[in-house]
Amino acid sequence: MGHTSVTSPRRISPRGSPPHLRRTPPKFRKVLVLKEKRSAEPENPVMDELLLSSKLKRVDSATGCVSPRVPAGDALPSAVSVPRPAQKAPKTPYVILPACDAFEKFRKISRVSVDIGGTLIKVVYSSVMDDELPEESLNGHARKYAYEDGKRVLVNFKKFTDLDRLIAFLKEIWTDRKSGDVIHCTGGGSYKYSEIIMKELGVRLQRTDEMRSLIFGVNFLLSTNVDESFTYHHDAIGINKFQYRPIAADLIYPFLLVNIGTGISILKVDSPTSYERVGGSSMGGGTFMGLGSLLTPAQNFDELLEMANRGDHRNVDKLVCDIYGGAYDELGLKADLIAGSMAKCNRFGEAPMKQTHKPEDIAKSLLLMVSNNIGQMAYLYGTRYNLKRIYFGGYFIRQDPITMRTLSFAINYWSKGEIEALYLKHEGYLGAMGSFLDEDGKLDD
Ligand SMILES: Nc1ncnc2c1ncn2[C@@H]1O[C@H](COP(=O)(O)OP(=O)(O)OP(=O)(O)O)[C@@H](O)[C@H]1O
Ligand SMILES: CC(C)(CO)[C@@H](O)C(=O)NCCC(=O)O
Repeated sequence: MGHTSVTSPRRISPRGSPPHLRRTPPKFRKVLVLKEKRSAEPENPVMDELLLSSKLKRVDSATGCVSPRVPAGDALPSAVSVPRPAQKAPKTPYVILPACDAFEKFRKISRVSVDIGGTLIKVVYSSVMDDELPEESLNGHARKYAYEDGKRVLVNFKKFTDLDRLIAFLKEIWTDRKSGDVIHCTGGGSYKYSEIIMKELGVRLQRTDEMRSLIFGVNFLLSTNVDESFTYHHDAIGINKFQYRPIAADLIYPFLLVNIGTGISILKVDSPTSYERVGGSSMGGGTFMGLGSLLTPAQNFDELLEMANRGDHRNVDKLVCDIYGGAYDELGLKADLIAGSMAKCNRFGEAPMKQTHKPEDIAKSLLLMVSNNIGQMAYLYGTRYNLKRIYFGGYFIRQDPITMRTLSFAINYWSKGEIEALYLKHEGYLGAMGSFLDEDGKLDD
């Protein structure tokens, strides 16, 4: 942001400053501290926390969002995110599938789906929960989730960073697999690693195209999981920052899906079966991690993200005021707008290593640079196709406040409030979820 001239934007954030310039309010710091402590855990604590949270506030909007959602005639009934796992329920995130014909088969046969991407492997698999979770805990959902025998079918979500661990995990949980069974698979690794997967697990592989998987996944989650999508409001307090945006099944389409993985895919989605990958960019999550590991001592994504949350980008970015001495009013560019990302890091003409910058400031600048760029690109594609809602998916987002704030700000700023930025609870699992559901994938054996 900062290189396109837009005069008098109508709806920016309340005080009109770019999101990265206001200091984190004290209340919010508590959340970050909580996150810092948890980031040492092996699982994905930030996402799991949200997935399992029951406290997000749901709001209705004038743009056609309803609460609770009314399912369309032929839509699958609602799945429900469970706030707190009951006894014997898994510790990892899951949703319970409604007890209906479409899912009945998963009571008897396990289904496993993997999305093997350029950085992460995401797994979605079914399991049956034996214990009696009280129906009251599924309040507000007028569906049955238990079969006559009291059992419920769960869909579980888990991510891996390496293939050997994935295979070991699948051998452990998928004990009833037989040679005729199939593993559902998507992502680049469904080609690259197909032989090793089939050999190690002794099953056939059914491949679903990556884009088709994303669309199937987002369609299923939006149309059946009432509390799937939400907006982010940085200036609100505490849990009010996150607001559910359930949407009626007949109003879901069209929308833009911006999937931020290692790289970025941008899809214009007109219906579950009519979509087009209209754009892409190599400046995505892989760029943040790659440059972050070159420029900071962070050892993994969580550390880098946590560093970014502590940093002050103004020490490394050149702002408009660094160049103009104040705002550039003629163009409506505020004094504190980033004019050049990392432009203060230039050491040409100076003694080697004279100027040093804090890694957290660099991490913050990097996160803003990548997120601002994605936000502006998303806005441009949204405008080009006249779309009013942009859903952001992919594991890069991690429901991180800086990332979501920057994306939302960019969309709101450039579209003058006309386009809405939306996030998804199962952001990183769209592809795995879609391939889990696909009955028509191509068989490899
Ligand atoms: N724990 C983590 N480890 C590694 N990367 C993470 C982690 N958490 C978030 N990320 C971010 O998620 C990105 C990967 O996202 P995702 O899993 O959606 O994409 P992918 O499927 O691996 O890539 P692609 O779709 O481009 O093939 C990483 O590049 C990184 O920015
Ligand atoms: C190559 C894929 C589709 C693999 O998931 C993804 O990383 C991506 O969309 N990269 C961006 C490629 C582009 O510039 O269009």
